[in-house]
Formats: sequence, C-alpha cells, structure tokens
Amino acid sequence: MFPESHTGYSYEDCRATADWLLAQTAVRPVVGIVCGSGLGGLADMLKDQVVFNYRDIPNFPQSTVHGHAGRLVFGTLKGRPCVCMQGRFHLYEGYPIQKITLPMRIFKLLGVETVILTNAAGGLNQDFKVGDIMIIKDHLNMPGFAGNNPLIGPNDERFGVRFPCMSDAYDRELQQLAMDVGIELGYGDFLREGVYCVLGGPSFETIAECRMLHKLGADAVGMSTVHEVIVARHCGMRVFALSLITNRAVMDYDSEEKANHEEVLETGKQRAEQLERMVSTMVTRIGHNNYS
Ligand SMILES: O=P(O)(O)O[C@H]1O[C@H](CO)[C@@H](O)[C@H]1O
Ligand code: HPA
Repeated sequence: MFPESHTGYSYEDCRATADWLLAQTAVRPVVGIVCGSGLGGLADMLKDQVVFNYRDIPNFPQSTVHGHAGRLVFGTLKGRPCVCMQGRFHLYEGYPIQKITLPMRIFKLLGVETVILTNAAGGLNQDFKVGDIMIIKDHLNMPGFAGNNPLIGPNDERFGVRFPCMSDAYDRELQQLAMDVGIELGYGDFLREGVYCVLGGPSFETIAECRMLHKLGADAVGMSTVHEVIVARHCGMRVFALSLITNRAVMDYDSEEKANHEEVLETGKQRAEQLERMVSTMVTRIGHNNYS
C-alpha cells in the first residue's frame, strides 16, 4: 500500500532504543528538551548527568551541523527528571524525515509528557530584533505542502491516530506560562510571540521568499522544529516551542545584510543565559499532568 521509499522505524525499533537507554540510566524523564543551533548550553543545566553520544545509541542518526553536539543528556533540572537533545537533526542533512523525528517517539517511550523545543530563526516580523525570544503559537509547514510530512507511511495506532489535529499543536497554557515566566524574569522587552515557518534549507531564503513568507503570516523562518512538533503531538505529548531570533531576514534589495550560520551561533551565545533561565524556570513549574 505504501511505496518502498517509506523509511520509518517500527514501534518495536523505537521500543528497543528506549529500552536500551532505560537500562543504562535510572533517570525517568517527564520533560524532554531539544536544543536549537548554538543553544546546546541548555543541556549543561542538568544535574547528575548521564550522557550518551548519538553514535552509541541504536537507530539514532548523527549530528552533522556545527552548533549541534550530538549528545543525549539525562539528568534533573531543579529536581525534575529531564532528557535533553544537545543537537537535533534537519531535513537538509539528508536524513529521511522519519529519521529526524525519531527522537520524539523515543521521548514518548521513555515516559516524557512535555516537550520543550528551541530553535534559531530569522526574524520576518519587522518589529522583531536580533536577540528576541519568540514563543511559537503556530506554524507554517512548507515541506508539508509539498507532501513531506513525518507521518507519511503506515500509521501505528500505538503512537497515535492517522489524522492528528494540529490546531492545538502548541499548548496554550505553556505559552502563557512562558509569557508569565519571561515577564517575571524581566525579559518583557525582548519577549514576543508569533508564527514559525519551516523550510527545507540549507540555503537561506531569497529576498522574494522572505517577503512572501511574511505576507503569508510567518513571523520567523527556520529549518527545523515543525516536523518534531507534528510527531510529538501525534503521540500525545504536550509541546512548547520557542525561537531565538538570531538574525533579521533580509527583506529589502537595498540591504547589505547576509544571513549566515556564524551570526546565528553568535546570537545564541549572547542570549544563552537568559534562555537557560527561562526554560529551567518553566520546567520547575510544569506539573506532571497539570500546570501549576
Ligand atoms: O533550527 P535550528 O536547529 O536551531 O537551526 C537553525 O540554524 C541553522 C541555520 O543557521 C538551521 O539549521 C536552522 O534551522
Ligand atoms: N533562515 C532560515 N533558518 C534560519 C535563519 C534564517 O534566517 N536563521 C536561523 N535559522
């Protein structure tokens, strides 16, 4: 029924990877964190770490992008058991879309209930500045429009339903919690909310593309996160995601600015501390089955 090109992992494959990890650590994570480009410092916040290199984990892809260390870190954040991906996978690395999202299913089978994803993104919204933190309230899945969705292939009901809803992809209570925490920490001046648009990359966008995406309703553009969100929601985990606006998308033919990965990593470094404080405070306030 499905073409031979389907490259997904079975429930049993995912179970085997999760069991392999669970056998080697006593940590039973309830929160899973994904670090975006240059934001790997989030993982260093975990106490009593048990660390696995991606190359040692059965079925796991390898990180190939500068700024993504390629380590899965288990530990506790202010007493709460967490697992953190220090490095994620992207479509442009050449992996099948099911492979770049595999860690979300592993998270689920490890017992994770809430996923917090971070990314570096270009700001399309003209009010946004470099260094702003954007709470993601919705997304535009451009590869999805072209038929590239991580749920393509046979559906295993043990993960979720064939046609999952995405109008509630980004948990509203967690968005509010992030806003409250950000304001409390004094980040109000650089805290925003908006719509994230994913493209395949790795080339950055043309000026015409940026203008088009902005007209379509996107506030920020990047090359990740959305595929992970779809898979995480499919298997019933709550999702919160934020973008660090690392550069302004070039929208003007008179501009001399050029998007580049070095600027992305540099902005990550500059905002790392605030991002870490915001995420760690959120984690302490997320209840296992409710929010306090
Ligand atoms: O989305 P993350 O992983 O943060 O990385 C972003 O930064 C890279 C471009 O500089 C791209 O991979 C883009 O998606
Ligand atoms: N475009 C796409 N992805 C990105 C950008 C950008 O401007 N900045 C960081 N990741």
